[in-house]
Amino acid sequence: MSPLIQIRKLSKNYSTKGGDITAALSLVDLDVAPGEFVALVGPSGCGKTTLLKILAGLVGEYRGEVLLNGKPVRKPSSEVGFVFQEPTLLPWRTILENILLPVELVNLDMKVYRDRALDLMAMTGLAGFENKYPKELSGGMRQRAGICRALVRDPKVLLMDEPFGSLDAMTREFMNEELQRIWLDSGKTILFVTHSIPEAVFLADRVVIMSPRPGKISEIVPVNLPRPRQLSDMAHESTGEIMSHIRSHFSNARVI
Ligand SMILES: Nc1ncnc2c1ncn2[C@@H]1O[C@H](COP(=O)(O)OP(=O)(O)OP(=O)(O)O)[C@@H](O)[C@H]1O
Repeated sequence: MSPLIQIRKLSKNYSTKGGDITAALSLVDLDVAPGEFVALVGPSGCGKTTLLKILAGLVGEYRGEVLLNGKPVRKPSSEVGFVFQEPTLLPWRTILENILLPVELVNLDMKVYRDRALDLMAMTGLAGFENKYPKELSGGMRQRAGICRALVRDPKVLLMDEPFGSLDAMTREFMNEELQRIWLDSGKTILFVTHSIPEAVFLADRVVIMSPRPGKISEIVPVNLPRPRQLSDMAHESTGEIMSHIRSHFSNARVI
């Protein structure tokens, strides 16, 4: 199967106000297959967010090649949905109205997308909360609403930048199971940034390990564990070996 995402020799420099140059990404090569779940891990500043922003078309200026379905990515498109660390829901809009925001902004047929939004809410366990406001939901539910909003225009690719970083440990584990289920049900291609090695190993088909200054890929580790995975699988010896191998890349870094 040909890759959905092809990244070739991708480099991105930022220049600071003082005139310094930061090499956020240097010569990154990565192919992602349709329907694959890829996790990106690495210490702060290794370019994970920059890579997602380029794929989302939010950073148009870079060197190298970034192709989605064979076409260069230079600006945002409906093929890509983005889930941020905080769900950034508008407090004065109901959950359903928040999920429909990307549809409203480009004047698509509300009737069609309203049904789709309701299906997504059912899939993510939010049925019955359509007319609630963000403050009436738990953190995990708000994050699920953020996922629905990212999926409402039916993108092929879902980019997730530390989406569960602000949740408590138990809710986070629950959301990992939920996301696996949503991914298995929806068949989306997911790129998922995390600082948690267990989270990366639980979710991903492959874990991309990145290192900073300049930001590059140090290793890509396949996770050949059967699906659907259970949290109890994390205690298996084979899972522990994969996590130890990934952890051996980091010393004194903010990766847990
Ligand atoms: N808009 C910008 N202007 C200047 N420098 C930037 C900009 N965005 C990112 N950088 C720099 O580029 C490098 C990579 O940043 P990026 O946010 O992609 O890393 P990251 O791996 O996602 O970090 P974190 O894990 O802390 O979120 C860092 O050194 C950062 O300071």
